[in-house]
Amino acid sequence: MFLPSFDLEGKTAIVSGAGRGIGRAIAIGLAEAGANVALLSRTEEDLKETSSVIENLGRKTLVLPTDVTKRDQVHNSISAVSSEWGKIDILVNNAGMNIRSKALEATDEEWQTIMDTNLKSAFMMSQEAGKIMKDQNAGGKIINIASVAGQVALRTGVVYAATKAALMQMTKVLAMEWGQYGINVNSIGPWYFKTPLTEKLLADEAYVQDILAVTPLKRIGELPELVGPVVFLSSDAGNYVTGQTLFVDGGMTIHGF
Ligand SMILES: NC(=O)C1=CN([C@@H]2O[C@H](COP(=O)(O)OP(=O)(O)OC[C@H]3O[C@@H](n4cnc5c(N)ncnc54)[C@H](OP(=O)(O)O)[C@@H]3O)[C@@H](O)[C@H]2O)C=CC1
Ligand SMILES: C[C@H](O)[C@@H]1OC(=O)[C@H](O)[C@@H]1O
Repeated sequence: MFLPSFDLEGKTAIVSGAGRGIGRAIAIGLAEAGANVALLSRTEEDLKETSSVIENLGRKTLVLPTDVTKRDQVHNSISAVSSEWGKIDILVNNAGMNIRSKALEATDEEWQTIMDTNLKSAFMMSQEAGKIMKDQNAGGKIINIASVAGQVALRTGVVYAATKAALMQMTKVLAMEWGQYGINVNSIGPWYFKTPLTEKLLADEAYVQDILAVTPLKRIGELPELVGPVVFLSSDAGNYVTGQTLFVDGGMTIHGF
């Protein structure tokens, strides 16, 4: 037999930023593939909406309102998942934000907020979940949601870009250190997808034309097209992939001239 399993039946997953956008799509997609999913973000109402969709699929959820920039909240939420479900198989570090200031206008507060939300949170979540994956269930899968902005220069903010580049490098080092524990660490690098974070930008037709001009597939991605690669990296089918960033970008990062 040469086709490994993409099935996540019996797996437990944690998704940060699961209240809306890409995180909600990933959480639902992991549940559709069979996983039970713990949902983290700051807005409980959003998490409850995601939870009701997943529970209608017959999967379990844990609604865990959490500010992932705070170590104590990260520790408590990840401990709650381990206590309730006995293991953590999959962690998706998705929570993120952007303030699209030009470099000369970016403030120290903007730097700190973007760095804490996009990068520090992923490191803390990975530490807390990684300990459990190492000690309690002999391995796991960590998927960081980076961005093409960490690979090529975009007009969407230098601080954000720095966090995403750092996230991809953190992916490599954690993959090297934790491979011996059976923990795979990978990143996904999306180009634009329509979410609350980008809806204003994507409502501007001229901006969309600029996007399509550098996108070989000549269209904005659909969220299921981002969820598929996450399920692949979360499943046995991805068992020999680690330290990689998989760009889900319509070809944008290879667009030359
Ligand atoms: N949309 C796109 O085109 C692209 C997005 N990305 C990345 O994908 C990820 C998701 O983006 P997207 O879905 O568009 O963004 P959204 O703004 O739509 O959703 C972000 C999610 O993260 C949560 N979040 C934000 N800050 C925190 C925090 N401090 N603690 C816990 N949760 C938090 C939000 O919930 P709450 O505010 O309630 O806490 C929300 O659920 C981000 O990392 C982004 O950088 C990468 C490339 C392209
Ligand atoms: C592709 C980027 O990640 C995208 O650009 C933006 O302006 C948003 O912040 C998204 O993250």
